[in-house]
Amino acid sequence: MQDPRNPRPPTGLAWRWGVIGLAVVGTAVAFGYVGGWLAPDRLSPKKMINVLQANGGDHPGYRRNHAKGICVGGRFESNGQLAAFSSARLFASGSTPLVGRFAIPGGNPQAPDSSAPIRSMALRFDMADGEQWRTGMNAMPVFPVSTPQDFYALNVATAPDPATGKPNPDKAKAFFGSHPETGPFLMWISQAKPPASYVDETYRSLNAFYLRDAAGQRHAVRWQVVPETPSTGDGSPAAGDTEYLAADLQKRLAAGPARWHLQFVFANDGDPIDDASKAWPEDRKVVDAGTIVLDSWQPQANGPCRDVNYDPAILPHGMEISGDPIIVARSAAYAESYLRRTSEEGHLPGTLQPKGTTP
Ligand code: HEM
Repeated sequence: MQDPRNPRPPTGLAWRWGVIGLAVVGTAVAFGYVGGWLAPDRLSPKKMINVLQANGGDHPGYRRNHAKGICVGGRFESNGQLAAFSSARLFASGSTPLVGRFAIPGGNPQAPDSSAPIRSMALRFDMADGEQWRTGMNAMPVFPVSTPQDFYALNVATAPDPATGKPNPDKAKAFFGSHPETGPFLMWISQAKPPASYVDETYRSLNAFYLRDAAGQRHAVRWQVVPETPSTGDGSPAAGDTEYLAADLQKRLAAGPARWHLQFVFANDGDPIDDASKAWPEDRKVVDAGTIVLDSWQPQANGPCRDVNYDPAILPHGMEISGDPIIVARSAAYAESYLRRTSEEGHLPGTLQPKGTTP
């Protein structure tokens, strides 16, 4: 009989403690994995944004890439021609309002307009039923690299050298030398002569996506936004002018709306769908979906585009992401950038504060 003054633990208690211990350790390991502590070399959205922020400098409240920009407003007038390939309501005939943003790449919102030969256009289409399509496009034919890891490595390799404030040419050369997929981008950039205007540019999705038609059929596409009025003149800005892009846009919109055609380029079998560093041959089928009409602008400091995250994975029914790993990495990185900049705008504790303010 058991001595009542010295009770033995009930059978199985050790086993139960073991299960609890395992659950605690398992949870800690899961946190460690998700938080990246177990794999410090793994690329996380934070790590990606840290390198962009290190290269562009600390500019509280601004995007960590494409920091210098301007908001625009307007509409998309669909001609109905894409409706056979996508069930998205946006592509039925009719007009849909949009909130847009033009920008130049880089993390410094005070950079001169000539600091990058690339301009960008971002659009958010707001459909009557509450669905949205968000897209960010660059005026260039291909992306330099195929993977988020290589985009990170490119940013590390081209980081400004503290001694000169410019990228170290040897490191940049070593990166490009060991990444042959950057060839088409380097070829383009060596000859790029960007116009001194956002209005004269052709903007491209670069990443491929799928359209899904009403019968459930998938179509791999990239899209491009092509100006209705071809550019005139050589487009060079006046010597010493560093703010010509916004000034030109304001002047052009004061004279009337600016128009682009939203064109979808269809892949042939065998075209690379998941690699934005590879162009498709020129002869691919193109469907003109309608006209982007921009008729107003607002400063980004308080305009409607300020707090928009142009996340490329936000798509209406009838459009889907492809397997291109850059699309989901963009989604995660834009969220991290958005969280930082909106937290700074809200002066939340622990965030970077604009100069001259107290947390
Ligand atoms: C892994 C690759 C990429 C990374 C990490 C990256 C990162 C970023 C970040 C952090 C922003 C600022 C987001 C915000 O705060 O709202 C941004 C903006 C932008 N990116 Fe990317 N990007 C990548 C690839 C691309 C590609 C392939 C394109 C293709 C066209 C692109 C086009 C744009 C555009 C247009 C904007 C400006 C959006 C706006 O005006 O708000 N990016 N990018």
